[in-house]
Amino acid sequence: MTVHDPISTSAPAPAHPLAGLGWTDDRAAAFAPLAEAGLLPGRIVRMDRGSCEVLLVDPEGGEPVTRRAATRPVTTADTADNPCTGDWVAYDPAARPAPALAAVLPRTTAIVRKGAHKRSEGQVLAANVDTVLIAVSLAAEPDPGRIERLLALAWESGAEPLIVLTKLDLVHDGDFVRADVEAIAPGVTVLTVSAETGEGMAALRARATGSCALIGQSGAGKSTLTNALTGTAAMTVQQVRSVDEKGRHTTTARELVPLPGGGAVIDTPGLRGVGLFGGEGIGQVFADITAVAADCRYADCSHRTEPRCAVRAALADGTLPERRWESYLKLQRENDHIAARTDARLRAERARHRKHLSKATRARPKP
Ligand SMILES: Nc1nc2c(ncn2[C@@H]2O[C@H](COP(=O)(O)OP(=O)(O)OP(=O)(O)O)[C@@H](O)[C@H]2O)c(=O)[nH]1
Ligand SMILES: [Zn+2]
Repeated sequence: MTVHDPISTSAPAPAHPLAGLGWTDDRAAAFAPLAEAGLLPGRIVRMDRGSCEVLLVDPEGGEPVTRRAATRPVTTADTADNPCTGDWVAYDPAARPAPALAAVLPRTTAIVRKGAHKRSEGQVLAANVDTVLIAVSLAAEPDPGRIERLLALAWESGAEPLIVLTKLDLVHDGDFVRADVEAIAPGVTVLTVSAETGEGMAALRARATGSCALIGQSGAGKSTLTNALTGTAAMTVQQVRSVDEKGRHTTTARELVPLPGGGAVIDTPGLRGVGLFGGEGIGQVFADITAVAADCRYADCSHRTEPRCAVRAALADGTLPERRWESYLKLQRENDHIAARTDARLRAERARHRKHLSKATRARPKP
């Protein structure tokens, strides 16, 4: 005899196995046509050269599994558009000679820095993150300019920044440093933690929900934090390298590790120099300066010689520290430079495209 349970018919559908990783109804809707083509949704957990690892659910059901996929079919000329850790993708199990990515879903957020080798291209560090955890070691004197730069990168991504001052067990003045950092990061939560003793970790866990990416200098303690948050030894920490010079490595690829209670952490390799790519974030880091400048007499005040300039007044009476103003100008200049280069590159590309088109039109046989 079949028993019809009236409750189960009206109950919401069971959560998708990838829901904890951020698979939303919007993403499912965007994916629907791809599903019809026999492709599987998944999230990139690791990038390698020419291929990546994708976390997906087997059509047979069960727990999510990791599968390797070739990235070539979705690789583009623009590095900022290339697949990256955290991307939601369409996995083609039937691709030949090996399973491959067939599409990358539109990103909700992306941490993009200026590519290496002075190229005017962006490089994506992580995609679809909700929170950017900026790891800064308390063991060294924090560098405000570097923190402001990382904050700009984080704001620019569209995700919410959170500053994590690490290695609290090594210092006595953690609270003082936190106050100093808070002063240069208006509107941003600053936490102090020790992965070693566990101090502050509960507060971090409470804030690090959804998908988080860890960014910061090499040695800031990102991998150690990832391990502490995920309760695994997924990431190799730096110490290992001194023990075994040969094979072991610190973070080289960007890796996404699911969190036990839902959500995920993406560890990124230590950032040496962080070139900004896009300037929206700068305005958010320096919201205090933008607010002061709004009081200048002239809307287009250059803050140099104009009468009744609120910025110069704030610099004169010390409410706006000289260091912060210089830091702001420096990032602005840098952004203007990269913007100009990007524009030049886009112009060149469009010109090439036009040339190509006109050639193609000329080559077409007359009817
Ligand atoms: N005392 C103490 N040491 C820590 C803490 N967190 C990390 N460390 C140490 O700091 C060093 C660097 O840590 P990692 O986690 O490898 O740093 P990382 O930011 O991931 O470095 P990269 O992978 O090179 O970018 C290691 O020797 C860790 O053991 C902490 O909370 N307290
Ligand atoms: Zn002014």
